[in-house]
Amino acid sequence: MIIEAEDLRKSFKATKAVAGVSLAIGEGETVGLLGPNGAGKSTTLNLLLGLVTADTGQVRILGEDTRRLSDEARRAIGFVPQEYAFFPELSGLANVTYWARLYGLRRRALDTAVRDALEFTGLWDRRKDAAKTYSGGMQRRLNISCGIVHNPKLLIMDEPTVGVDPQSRNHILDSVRTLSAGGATIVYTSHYMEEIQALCDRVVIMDGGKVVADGALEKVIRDNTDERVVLLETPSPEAARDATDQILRHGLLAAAETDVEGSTVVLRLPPDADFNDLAARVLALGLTLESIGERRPSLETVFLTLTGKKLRD
Ligand SMILES: Nc1ncnc2c1ncn2[C@@H]1O[C@H](COP(=O)(O)OP(=O)(O)OP(=O)(O)O)[C@@H](O)[C@H]1O
Repeated sequence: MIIEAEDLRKSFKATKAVAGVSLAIGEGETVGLLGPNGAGKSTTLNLLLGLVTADTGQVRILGEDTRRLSDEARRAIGFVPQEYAFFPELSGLANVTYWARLYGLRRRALDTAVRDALEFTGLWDRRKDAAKTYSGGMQRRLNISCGIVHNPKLLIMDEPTVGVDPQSRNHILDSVRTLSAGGATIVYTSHYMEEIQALCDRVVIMDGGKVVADGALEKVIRDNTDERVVLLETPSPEAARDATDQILRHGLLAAAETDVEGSTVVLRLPPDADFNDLAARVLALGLTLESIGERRPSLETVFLTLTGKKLRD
């Protein structure tokens, strides 16, 4: 296991920021940590990294107690915090070099790593400019360069795409994919559900300081939503309206359970309905259909079901 956390708890005065979190993360996993504002995500990351001391509970990272990590373990961990971790007055090059030195890199290895980290985030051409002159997206990318310059085995990223332009965002997402494909273990928090869905093979949902769902993305979605939507593709909007009329007339579903989106009929199945049975009855109506299928519920629906909140308030 790369990370093993057992029953972590942390309160700030009366606020129970983290109220009993256990996590086991294996090598090469890309884990998305999701939760509404104040769910305890950042505090959990800080506890994992030993940056905040737990009231109770234990964390082992790379097999070592996170409060007493060896230099070797420290060098295998990268952290991209929510706040900027660079000096605005210094150039991108000087900032990344500073972090590379902290991680113990020297001479040729240092020069190569700094160049790689700046090229990786597309900042090499601007390396000599002060960080404060960078756009918001470039500053986020510089933060990432600082966190990955030592090629960590474990990378923890706390909302690395907050407030960036779409181009930088795509660049950041591609970087994370490349790191993941290279074998790094990644823990990634984000408010953007699509990012988690696009990047992560596992999702951990937190609410009120607790883990409310944890597992493979598909399984978490399947287990935590009873929303089931059937889509009937028809040749035209008229055909879709006609199909809906027929479904209602034969009493297969109630009006509130149907919708038309262009030439698609959207059917929301009641909890006790059987997909195959409904499909058979729809087909028996002899409608002109191009296809019939089930729409996968989104992580957004799961999140809403579990926490009663939208991710972006
Ligand atoms: N240093 C601190 N002092 C006092 N309260 C804190 C501190 N750090 C966090 N908290 C509180 O603990 C709770 C959890 O905060 P945390 O930052 O871990 O949540 P989060 O899920 O990361 O939220 P966000 O998505 O807004 O970053 C919040 O109520 C927060 O106000």
